[in-house]
Amino acid sequence: MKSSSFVVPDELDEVERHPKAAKAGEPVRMHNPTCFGCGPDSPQGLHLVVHAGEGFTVDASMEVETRMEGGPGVIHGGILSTAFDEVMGTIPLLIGPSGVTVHLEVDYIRPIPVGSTLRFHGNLLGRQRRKIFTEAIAHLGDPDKPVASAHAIFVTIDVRKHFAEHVDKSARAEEYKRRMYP
Ligand SMILES: CCCCC/C=C\C/C=C\C/C=C\C/C=C\CCCC(=O)SCCNC(=O)CCNC(=O)[C@H](O)C(C)(C)COP(=O)(O)OP(=O)(O)OC[C@H]1O[C@@H](n2cnc3c(N)ncnc32)[C@H](O)[C@@H]1OP(=O)(O)O
Repeated sequence: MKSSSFVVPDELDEVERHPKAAKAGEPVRMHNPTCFGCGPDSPQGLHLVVHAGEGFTVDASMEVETRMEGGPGVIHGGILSTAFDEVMGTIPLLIGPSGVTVHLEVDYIRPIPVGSTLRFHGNLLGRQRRKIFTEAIAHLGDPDKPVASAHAIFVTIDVRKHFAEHVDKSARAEEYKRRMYP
């Protein structure tokens, strides 16, 4: 079994912003309307909207709702890691094809209260072949006082091949089969 701790390699490839990537201030294109992280049609999802920033950065915010509670009055750690996954998962789209998460780690710094607005800022650390290294912080208004931080590695995929085996279990199976495997 593969396992990894997060280390950005010294030898990195050059990266350029993809010509079709969202411009600074624009939302990064949604990848699947029923995605738990960002899909507007996911009934219980987080409905995150991630905006591209300057350079290779992204930003998002999330209202910490009562349904997200873990410990009394504070956010569940797994919900926070899901949000980080989604936010950092849009970074590969700034430079090229989609990537899937192969490694995600979260540092929980302060309890995050229900009722707060959590702001995320993500940043590309580098790409090496198919691996894309990212980081992000979450804060409650002051980016210099993060309440959590995260690091993740995404690996670029051939979307058609990667999802072929399981696409028929999607909530939008018929649509995806038509669009992806005509
Ligand atoms: C037209 C309609 C389109 C619809 C599109 C829909 C979706 C689009 C997809 C992406 C979404 C876009 C935005 C995302 C937004 C939110 C993010 C949520 C993302 C997720 O929530 S996604 C779910 C969880 N995710 C998985 O379900 C992945 C399971 N996994 C695998 O499916 C395989 O693992 C795979 C295919 C990734 C690789 O497999 P493979 O056989 O192709 O390649 P291989 O194993 O050689 O790895 C290649 C290089 O990655 C290195 N590597 C691998 N694993 C590593 C690890 N753990 N740590 C460090 N390095 C690692 C190797 O060391 C090698 O590195 P090197 O190049 O240096 O040799």
